[in-house]
Amino acid sequence: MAQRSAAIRITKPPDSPGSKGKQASTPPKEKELRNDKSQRLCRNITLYDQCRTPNCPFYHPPKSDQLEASSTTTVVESSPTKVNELKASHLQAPVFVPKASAPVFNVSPTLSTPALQAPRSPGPQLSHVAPEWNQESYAGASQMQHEYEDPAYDYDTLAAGAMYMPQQPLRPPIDYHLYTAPMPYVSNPPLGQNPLHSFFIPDDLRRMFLARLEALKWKPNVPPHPPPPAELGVYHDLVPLESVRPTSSRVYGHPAPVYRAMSTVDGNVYLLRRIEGFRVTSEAAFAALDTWRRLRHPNIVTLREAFTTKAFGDNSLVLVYDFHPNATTLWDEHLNQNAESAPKLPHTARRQGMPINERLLWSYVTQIANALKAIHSSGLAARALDPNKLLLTGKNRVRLNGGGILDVLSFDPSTPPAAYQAEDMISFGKLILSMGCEFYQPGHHPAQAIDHLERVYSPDVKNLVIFLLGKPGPYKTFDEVLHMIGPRILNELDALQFYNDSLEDEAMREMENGRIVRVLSKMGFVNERAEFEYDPRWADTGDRYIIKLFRDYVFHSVSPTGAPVLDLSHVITCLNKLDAGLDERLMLVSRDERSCLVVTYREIKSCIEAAYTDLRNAGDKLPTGAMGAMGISQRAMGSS
Ligand SMILES: Nc1ncnc2c1ncn2[C@@H]1O[C@H](COP(=O)(O)OP(=O)(O)OP(=O)(O)O)[C@@H](O)[C@H]1O
Repeated sequence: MAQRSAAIRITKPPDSPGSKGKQASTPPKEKELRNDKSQRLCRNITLYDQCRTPNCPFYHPPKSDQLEASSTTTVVESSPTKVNELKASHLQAPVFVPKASAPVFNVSPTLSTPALQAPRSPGPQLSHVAPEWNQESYAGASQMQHEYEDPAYDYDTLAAGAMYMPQQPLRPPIDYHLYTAPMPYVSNPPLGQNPLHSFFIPDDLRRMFLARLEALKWKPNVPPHPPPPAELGVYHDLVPLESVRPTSSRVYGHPAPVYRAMSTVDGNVYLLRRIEGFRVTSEAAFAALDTWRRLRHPNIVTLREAFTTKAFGDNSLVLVYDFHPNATTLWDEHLNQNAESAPKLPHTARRQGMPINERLLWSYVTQIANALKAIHSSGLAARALDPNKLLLTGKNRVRLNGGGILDVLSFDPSTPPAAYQAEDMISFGKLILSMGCEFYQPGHHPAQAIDHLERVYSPDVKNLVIFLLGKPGPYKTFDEVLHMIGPRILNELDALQFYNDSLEDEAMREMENGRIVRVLSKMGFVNERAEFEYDPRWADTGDRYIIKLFRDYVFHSVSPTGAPVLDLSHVITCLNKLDAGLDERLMLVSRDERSCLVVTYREIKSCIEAAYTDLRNAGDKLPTGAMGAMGISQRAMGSS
């Protein structure tokens, strides 16, 4: 039943705006504001008609007559003779029976602009004319209307310096129809410009997220041999993460392959580390794992559980960790010069052998020190501070991997944790040497590598390494390490907070996009519906006819030469105004170009709500809902 939408053409438009000459007319006051070039300098109004930010030099407080002009009350007082002129048969247009009466005009050569600003009635009738709209989504927008009508916002009175005691504290109205501008403290695009890509998530973030999603679903082309068990306790869909079966782990001394698996308990994806051919001799070896399980830290890969199994055909110890999709290791990212020997995970983009600059080095040092402090404070020791066991996820985020494995594999109740913690300090010093000096091997004497550090990095790096590699003593504590790197921790804190600001900014933008998706979805449910309740014309008649014309107005406009107008700003502006239910009027033209309707966004919104509610009520009768199957509740769609 999909019909090709005809372009809207008004043969003699009563008040056609210049650029969108064939779309619709707007009240003259707003048109004047648009044409005022000086206002285009204001960033807030590139997408919107006028700036309502109080401190902005281009701030235009709504005038009382302007507010009146935007009222939909035209409907109530429009001349009955004019309404009577609308005859469906006469116009050869689809039958239109609006629930909320809207003024309807014949497009005739005599139609003049003032006719569009037909008489309007006072505010209170407004709620009568426009039925209730979705208050759940943007209750504040209706409040905005009240605030405009509140005498406290009579700007003319205020401007005249009249003595006025407001009943309630004066606060500027919030324009819910405005698309969120970038936060001023995050980005600073040139004034008057709002590039298209600024509406969407930045490419680098999008690529990172997509790579993670891909890594969650990735499967090897060639089935693994031998195949992993179909099920392992509550875990299923085991996928080995390394295409080459590891012989023996450099760190653990046993073959220790890793698998991605899904849990039937919570549907989450986990990482299973299997220690092949290992038999647990003492239950006490598991004691430390309980503490590891309780340790939650942003720089440590969380251990979930551990168990032994014979499902692989041998005695295996399996440790279950959080899965970080598309993670790589510090070794593969920076130190592995041999691309051939690196594990081949098709979904990871490795940078092999990239030198670590000082800023990044301190970022890693700070994060690792943070993890070590948490581990030592819990009475544990890392024991596996190796570049292979430091996962890199996201933007330079380090996580200590494989916590607790050596506590089981090399269980020795006679050695106190303090001894392992002292070893951690030395391993940390060697790790920094490895990161800063690619030729250093942990078994070698560090003198040459320290010389290299001194040449390449600031003296603080060398001092820290010397301290960590020094002999144990009463002053060699982890708190002293933190004291030494204190200023670098502050740098890291700064960077994190800036990053947080930019992510919040992105989240705000996505919130706006989410709003638009909801509105679009509701329109999509109604538009071009083949039939509803055995009525094949349902989508084209009654209130739905307005929705159809609005869809044409938003998406199917054409330029004076007949070319499609693909103006994203127009689309976003219209949909935001619709979502906010503004009283601004717009003119919708029928496809046969012989009639037009002047309606407000608020009325269109109520038409959409009414049609969507009809569909929803009918849908409720069905035993199962497709939306439920997709995990989308009707409440999420903004249904009240
Ligand atoms: N928790 C995790 N989440 C996501 N991916 C992980 C996780 N742990 C490891 N990986 C991935 O598995 C790969 C192999 O990890 P592993 O710790 O076995 O490194 P390795 O280089 O094989 O070390 P070893 O010499 O000890 O076997 C890593 O490169 C990483 O991409």
